Amino acid sequence: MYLMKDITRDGNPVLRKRAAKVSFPLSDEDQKLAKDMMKYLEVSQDPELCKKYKLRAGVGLAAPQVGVSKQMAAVLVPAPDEDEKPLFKDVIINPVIVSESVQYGALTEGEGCLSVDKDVPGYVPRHDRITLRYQDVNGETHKVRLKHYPAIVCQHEIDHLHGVLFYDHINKDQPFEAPADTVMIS
Ligand SMILES: Cc1nc(NNC(=O)[C@H](CC2CCCC2)CN(O)CO)c(F)c(N2CCN3CCOC[C@@H]3C2)n1
Ligand code: NI
Repeated sequence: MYLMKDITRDGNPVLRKRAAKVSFPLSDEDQKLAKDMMKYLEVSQDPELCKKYKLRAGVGLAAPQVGVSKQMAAVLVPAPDEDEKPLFKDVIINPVIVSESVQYGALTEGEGCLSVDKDVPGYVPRHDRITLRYQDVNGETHKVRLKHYPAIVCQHEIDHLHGVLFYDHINKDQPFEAPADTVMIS
């Protein structure tokens, strides 16, 4: 079970590397990595356990953030109504964005990152809709169309696999400026 001490922080070179492709069948180590990353998200989204283990809540976690430079990220985007199934829940391996909307989307609250301790205010313009191809822990290939919140989260995680951090996208001069007709996501 990961704790905050296990999360790599900005400045650690692992966060600025392009992560390596994962081979199948998954090694025992990679299977455990996948399980532990999803476990972190589940625990962090439980108010009691989040407090108990002093975690920062998360809806995504990428392998480089636990010091492993591999193309793997856990994503757990809950539905607005918590007793509905999550909008997206899976461990995405060797993910590729195969197509993306011209239209941008951005979280109205801006973004944060478990690996970035400081707040960096500003909009992070991403693609509002993406088609994502990835392999799951069983090696099955999935091709999913995502929009708004889950699309934003997956792009944040895939960025980590390419050594990109959210604030790289924030407009330095006008942090709260977003391209015209950007979908603002709350
Ligand atoms: C949007 C949000 N970002 C949270 N944290 N940051 C993260 O997840 C980082 C990744 C996200 C930052 C912006 C896009 C992706 C982690 N990142 O660094 C991984 O690369 C949250 F915690 C959160 N939610 C809403 C849902 N809630 C359900 C109940 O439990 C609490 C939880 C809080 N929403
Ligand atoms: Ni992050």
